[in-house]
Amino acid sequence: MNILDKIVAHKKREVDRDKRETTYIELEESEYFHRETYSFRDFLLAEDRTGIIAEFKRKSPSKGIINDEALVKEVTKQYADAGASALSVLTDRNFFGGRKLDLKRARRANTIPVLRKDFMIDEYQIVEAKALGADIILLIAAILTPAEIKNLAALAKSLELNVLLEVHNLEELERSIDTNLDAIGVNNRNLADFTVSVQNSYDLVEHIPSEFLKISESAISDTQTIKDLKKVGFQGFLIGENFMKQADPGKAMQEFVKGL
Ligand SMILES: O=P(O)(O)OC[C@@H](O)[C@@H](O)c1c[nH]c2ccccc12
Repeated sequence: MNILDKIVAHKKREVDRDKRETTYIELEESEYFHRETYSFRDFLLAEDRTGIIAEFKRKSPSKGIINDEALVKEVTKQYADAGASALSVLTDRNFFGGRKLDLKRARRANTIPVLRKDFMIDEYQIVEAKALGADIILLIAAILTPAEIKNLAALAKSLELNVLLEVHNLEELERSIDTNLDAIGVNNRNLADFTVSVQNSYDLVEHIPSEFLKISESAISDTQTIKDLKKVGFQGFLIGENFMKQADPGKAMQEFVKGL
């Protein structure tokens, strides 16, 4: 079993437990369930924003502990002030040290789109994402069939959530394209073996149909990379570790964007 298989196996058990603890009706009664979501597109393309989707990530299977002191409210507010187009908040606890409460806290403190970063395998998690205050959900092609992507994306759209599809190679991209997707993210990290290469974004960009927003994800650590990725058509840049590994991630982003 590779790490992705392990995460998915664990996630299935977690979702089964969550379904018993909190019913769909209770989720729909949440304070955020009926809120109007922000448009991912509007914020990504806004002239006064950077295109950066800034991530709050305490640890990861590939890096171990990245930052276990940073506070989600403070950091996400600083990210937003520094010009983030959206926030990405890990809600997976076991492998990434995230909490569902982190997402709620980020939502409460900010007025830009928030991505629920998790391994979505079940409709329940989509409804839960809306209840927690998310604007965007992530669907990872490597762990979903085309039929599952279609179904989860349609549900997300019906809840007015924006949908980001993550792919790692051309085969995943071609089999997963769906009209309910808003954005395609090319992950520069292979989640099965953790190898990273920004070249992956350059290789896949021309294959992304023009109606979708184009995002480059992971292993971005300098502003020149963003400038180069913009030239070939990328509009969004998902950055986690480069900020989170600093004692003050918000400050780190503030310094970083000076180079853009
Ligand atoms: O920390 P990085 O290398 O800047 O990467 C951020 C983000 O792309 C990465 O955390 C990520 C991309 N896809 C995921 C899927 C699940 C969990 C995490 C991820």
